[in-house]
Amino acid sequence: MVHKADLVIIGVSVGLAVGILLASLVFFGIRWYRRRAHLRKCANDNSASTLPIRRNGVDTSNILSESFPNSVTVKVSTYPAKTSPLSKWNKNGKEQLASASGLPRYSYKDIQKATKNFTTILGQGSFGPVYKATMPAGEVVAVKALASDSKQGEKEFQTEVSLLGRLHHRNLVNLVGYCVDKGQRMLIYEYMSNGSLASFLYDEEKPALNWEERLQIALDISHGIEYLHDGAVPPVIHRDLKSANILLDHLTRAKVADFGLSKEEVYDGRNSGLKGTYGYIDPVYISTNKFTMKSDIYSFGIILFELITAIHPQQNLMEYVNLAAMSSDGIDEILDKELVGECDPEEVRSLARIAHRCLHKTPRKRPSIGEVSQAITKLKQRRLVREDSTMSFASEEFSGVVGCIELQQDQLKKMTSIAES
Ligand SMILES: Nc1ncnc2c1ncn2[C@@H]1O[C@H](COP(=O)(O)OP(=O)(O)OP(=O)(O)O)[C@@H](O)[C@H]1O
Repeated sequence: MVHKADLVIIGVSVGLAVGILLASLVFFGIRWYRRRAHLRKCANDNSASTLPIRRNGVDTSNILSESFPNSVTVKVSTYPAKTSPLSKWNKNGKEQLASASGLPRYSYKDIQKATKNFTTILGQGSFGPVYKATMPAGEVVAVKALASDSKQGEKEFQTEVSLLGRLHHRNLVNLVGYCVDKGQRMLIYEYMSNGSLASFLYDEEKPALNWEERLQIALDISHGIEYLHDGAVPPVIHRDLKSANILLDHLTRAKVADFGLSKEEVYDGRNSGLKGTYGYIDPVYISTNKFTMKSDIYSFGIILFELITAIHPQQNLMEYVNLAAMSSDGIDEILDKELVGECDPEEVRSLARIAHRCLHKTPRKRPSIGEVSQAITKLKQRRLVREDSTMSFASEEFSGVVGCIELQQDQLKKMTSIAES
């Protein structure tokens, strides 16, 4: 005979279980819904591919037609031409310096103040030191002070600034101002609070990037390069793509830095006279001295392998990659240890296949950056679809369990009423 008290306890427990299950169902339902929304957004991203609308005509708001007749016609879709927040500074009383590029030009004194007399150093590159600067309106920027022994004259510098000032994309570290004053030349960029991709991959004190973040970073970089190669008119070849030139914002979204800068002489570690960085340089460029878009694709392939393995190209990355290529699952052996067991090996192999194509020894057999972007997007979408179906399966299972519990509750109610009568 079932006691009334026991029935109450059973009823309460079952009620609690149902409550927990319903809460879980709501939680998973929300996650599932968000995934679907994200998937849809991804598909839209892909179709837009963040490429700007190309215009062959002259955008009068943006183009310096006297100095560059028919030359630069970069049009922006994701970064519509708008007043730079920095230009407010100029308007608000500071000396308004005429700028041929349309970018705000600052005096040496302005920058000196914003960098606390050049004490806020972020790092040192081959061009010179980079400082963090806080502008009066509160905007934080990065100031790249170009070495003063550069052979580049002021006019050439202005030309470079004019060209760079027209390249705007959400996956490029955009130029927001400059300074030519007192023999100094400085470029002012948007500030990237998470520093370089290289620091995330190689500095012990930085947290490891997970697989999802790495895939997103690969896609962001490809979109940045796609803008330079296919969106900018005339196209821009980066010439120095490397993980140190990929900067991450506060959400670890990636932007390509240092594009369009004419480096006068770069010491690449072994081949002086070549432009670029040892480990990332296309071997075909070394033998022919001809730098093409496909040389950028080669460097991008190296970055993809850095994302997979966290092995630096100057630490024999390619030797490991070539060894791994000898077996179909060889890449698993050189996967970054932070990712082992944390990602789908099939996805890693797919990304490695894309990277291998970028490194093809015949440049014309390497994919275009558009093809690379598409391949990475597909890889990301397949992953979302898989997760999506796992979620649907989980929610179906939950519905089944809830159904069973409801049935049991009904039976319990019946038993209780029998016991009471
Ligand atoms: N916009 C920025 N926001 C934040 N940090 C930056 C920015 N630009 C550069 N840095 C940091 O400043 C340092 C030097 O950068 P820079 O681009 O001058 O050199 P590099 O890319 O490391 O080397 P190289 O000049 O040889 O290509 C790097 O540590 C980089 O992370």
